[in-house]
Formats: sequence, structure tokens, C-alpha cells
Amino acid sequence: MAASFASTRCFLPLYQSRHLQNNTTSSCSTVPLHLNRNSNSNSKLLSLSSSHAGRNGFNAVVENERKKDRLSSFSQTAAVRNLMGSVTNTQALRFAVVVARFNEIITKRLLEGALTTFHHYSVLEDNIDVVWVPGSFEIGVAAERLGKSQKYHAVLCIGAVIRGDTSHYDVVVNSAASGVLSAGLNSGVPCIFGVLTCDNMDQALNRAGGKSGNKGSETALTAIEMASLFEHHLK
Ligand SMILES: Nc1c(NC[C@H](O)[C@H](O)[C@H](O)CO)[nH]c(=O)[nH]c1=O
Ligand SMILES: CC(=O)[C@@H](O)COP(=O)(O)O
Repeated sequence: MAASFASTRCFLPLYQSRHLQNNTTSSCSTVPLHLNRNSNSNSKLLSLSSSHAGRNGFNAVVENERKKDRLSSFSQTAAVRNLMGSVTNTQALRFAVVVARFNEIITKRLLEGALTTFHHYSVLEDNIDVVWVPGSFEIGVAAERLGKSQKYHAVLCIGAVIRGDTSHYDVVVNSAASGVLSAGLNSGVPCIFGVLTCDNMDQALNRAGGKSGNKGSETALTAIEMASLFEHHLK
């Protein structure tokens, strides 16, 4: 297991590697990170390298990560199994997407982002079902039913809660979050939280394909990784 891991070429989605960069980006492209066995003959350390030499601050931070790798011999020895979902072997994976109609102008864009990401990562259209519910409050119960159906490897939950004048916002946000969490725990199928929780419409538009990216795309990638982790490693 560890030997094959050493030669794995691993594509981390850019948004997930934001913490490695000084600048932020709205793109959802990937940064190829190569996991290499250390050239030191007896060493079992793995290190990261990137072909994106020009990225601002990226190399310095990768070098810093390498240092941490060298120090952290516990998690990097060949004896330790590292299990992680892949985003490349997706053709057998099936997904349900639960979408809230409330604030539909936002949730439709999030759904579009999610479907585009599924397409980019070769998830088959026939393997995706989209289920509409009235509002984010209703997402959890639908997600749990879908998870328990055993038809899907992951359930992606999409909604947009935007603060109004009363405390209703907090109730809907907390219910949506705990509903999605419970759906995952109760069904044993990863239920992914793609619900925007925003103070105003501008914040929501920015995260639905605007200058802050598309949360639907990002969470679709999370769904793929978790589906793959469960299907290929945690069965
Ligand atoms: N205000 C928002 C809602 N409210 C509706 C609830 O989600 C629910 O449908 C209703 O209370 C009936 O149970 N939903 C959102 O998704 N976003 C909001 O901003
Ligand atoms: C997030 C909400 O629940 C919102 O639409 C409700 O608005 P209000 O608090 O003004 O009733």
C-alpha cells in the first residue's frame, strides 16, 4: 500500500491548496502535486513537489511543507497506511444532489457549478440525480432518505440562506447544518454541506460563480473525494 502511494501523482484541487498560497483565487483548477519518495536511499520519507514554479510564494511554502514532512516521521513512514479518496477514478460513482429552491437565483448557479465539476471529473450524467426541496431546512431529511436508499456514494446538499431581519436565519442555518450532518451519520453515506450562509445577497452572488468562486463546484469535488474514499478504502 505504502509503496504504491509513494509513486502516486495526486491532483489537489486549487481551492483545497489555498492554504499553501499567499494569494487567493476564484478558480477551481488543479495544482499537480507529486508525492515522491525521498532520494536518500534508506529514507522512507515522502515529499511534495510542484510543477507550478511560478506561483507566488508557492515554492517557499512547499519547501516549508517539506521541512514539516521531514520532522513528521510518524505519519510519513512506509508502515503507515495513508488512505485518501481520488478524484480521477469516478466513473462508477453515483451522486444525489439535494437543492433548495429558496433563493433559487443562487442555488441554480451553485447547482450549475456542481454539475460542471462532476462533468470535468468524468462523473457520468446518468449517475447523478438532482432532488429539489423547498428550502434549506428541508435538505437534511431528503439527504438522509437518499443516503439510506443505498443508491448513491455521496449526497451533495445545496442551499443558500441569507440573513433577514429576525433570528430566523440562525434557525435555518443551524437546522440545515445539523440536518446534513445527521443525514450523513445516520445513513453512513457522505452528505456534503454546500449550503451558503450569507449576510447579504452580494456575499451569496460572489460565492455562486462570482469573484469568490463557486461553492457548488468546490463541494462537488468534496463529494467526489468522499465517495471515492468510502468506495475504495472504507467499505
Ligand atoms: N429564509 C431562508 C429559507 N427559509 C425557508 C426554510 O428553509 C423552510 O423552507 C421553511 O421554514 C419551511 O420549513 N430557506 C433557505 O434555503 N434560505 C433562506 O434564506
Ligand atoms: C434567512 C431567513 O430566514 C430570511 O429569509 C428571513 O428573513 P426575516 O428574518 O427578515 O424574516
